[in-house]
Amino acid sequence: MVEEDHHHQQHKLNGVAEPENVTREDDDDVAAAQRRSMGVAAEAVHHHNIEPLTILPAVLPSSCSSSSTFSVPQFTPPANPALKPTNTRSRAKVPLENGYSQMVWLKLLRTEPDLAGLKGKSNKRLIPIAEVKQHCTEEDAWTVLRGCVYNISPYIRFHPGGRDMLMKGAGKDCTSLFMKYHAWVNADFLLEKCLVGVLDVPLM
Ligand code: HEM
Repeated sequence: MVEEDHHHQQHKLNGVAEPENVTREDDDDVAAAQRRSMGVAAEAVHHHNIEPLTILPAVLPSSCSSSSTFSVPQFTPPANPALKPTNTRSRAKVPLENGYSQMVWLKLLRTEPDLAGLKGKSNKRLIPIAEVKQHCTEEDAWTVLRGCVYNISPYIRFHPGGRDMLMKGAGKDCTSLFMKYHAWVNADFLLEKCLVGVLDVPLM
């Protein structure tokens, strides 16, 4: 009987109308579990002085039952094949050699003091594109990305798109290629320690 009162109290707290004439016998499993959880909740309110509102979200309203249906909006693919989404990954990533994972690269960023090969020079130096062009071999590869000049040689074996792809940007400005393949990649962070300078753009 006391338990019944607790149920009643809890229903009131939830703002849910108490179901009439419900007996334990004709309850289905969900309703029974619900009643048990409400009993626990109501007990907690009474015996442990718990704020009723803190437990309300965990209690199902009595209108919930196993037969409740939720309508999930269905995605209808575009009928016109020319309108196919273009952001699906069509190229497989190139397998990297052992020991050249992104994790290892992240560790190198923290531990290698001179990935850029600056040998004490400033990385704020203005660098003309003519100088960038001279650095186009795997052992000595520079690229320009959004106005920053990076030494990408140390990153070549770590590049998930493979060395050949990265080398397409060597000795030149790779911004448009970079944006074409993966505009979302955070190169500022990944190549932070490879910065050799800033592209000198002559004023017209
Ligand atoms: C210059 C600095 C670059 C950095 C820091 C860089 C970094 C990355 C990273 C982190 C990924 C993995 C992307 C992912 O998992 O979603 C990737 C993949 C790839 N990159 Fe680069 N990348 C650079 C330049 C380039 C260039 C110049 C090209 C093309 C000429 C290129 C072509 C690709 C391709 C084809 C993939 C694999 C496929 C894909 O993820 O869509 N990347 N690159």
